[in-house]
Amino acid sequence: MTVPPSGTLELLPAVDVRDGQAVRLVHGESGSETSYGSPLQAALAWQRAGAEWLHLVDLDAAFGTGDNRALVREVTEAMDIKVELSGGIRDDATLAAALATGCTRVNLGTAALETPEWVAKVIAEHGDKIAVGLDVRGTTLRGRGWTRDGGDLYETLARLDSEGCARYVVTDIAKDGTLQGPNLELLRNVCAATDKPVVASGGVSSLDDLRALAGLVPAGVEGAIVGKALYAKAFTLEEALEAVAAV
Ligand SMILES: O=C(O)c1ccccc1N[C@@H]1O[C@H](COP(=O)(O)O)[C@@H](O)[C@H]1O
Repeated sequence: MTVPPSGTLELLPAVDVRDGQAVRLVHGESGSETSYGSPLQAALAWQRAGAEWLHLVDLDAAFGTGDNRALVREVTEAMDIKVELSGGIRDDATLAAALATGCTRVNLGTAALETPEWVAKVIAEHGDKIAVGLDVRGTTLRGRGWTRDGGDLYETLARLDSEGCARYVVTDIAKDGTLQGPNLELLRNVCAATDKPVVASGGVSSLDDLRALAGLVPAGVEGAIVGKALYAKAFTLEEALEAVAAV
């Protein structure tokens, strides 16, 4: 049974790892990286600032340009907080390695588009340790580092719902890394199409954006991933946590 949405919007500061560095991309495009140094130091800084979650992405694994598995494991093991791990988790071996880090849950992207039978199987096996990332341009899903179309958002959502998927991480690629504000309409539409919790990703630029997302908690938005705005120091994580607690 789905728990009714209530309470405070969860904030998930993001650490995306490319070639051993914490980076932010624009629209998820390879080559658009701005580097922010050590992923471990970034993660520890968000933890010290009061984060309850870390959203940790192995971008090389997502793009198919290698992986940062040892580093991602080191970061996850160093955290006392919950970790949502994603990037390149596409088969039994990569899922087992991800879960063995002790992360709280994993986020599957490409696999949900390309190997739906496997995803249905692991949802059945692992329940709410599995979330699915719905990374969209318009209403078209994108996989393989957001370079390939992967079907219709709402058809895929209906299929995953019928298979018991516990949670969705919804990213508007057009907004990601742009500091242009989240796509609230997309989030409202996804929440209307599923009774499962939704984690919003992409575009957060200000405390007002976070307050707007907190206003969608009754609709089903459970959390928000915050990346560029924190690294660009648009606000601090402490300010963000305070802002959403007050809504
Ligand atoms: O987070 C990003 O900026 C990003 C950019 C380009 C591709 C993927 C990105 N992130 C996350 O990676 C996983 C998907 O990985 P996979 O398809 O399962 O290998 C998903 O969480 C994306 O949101």
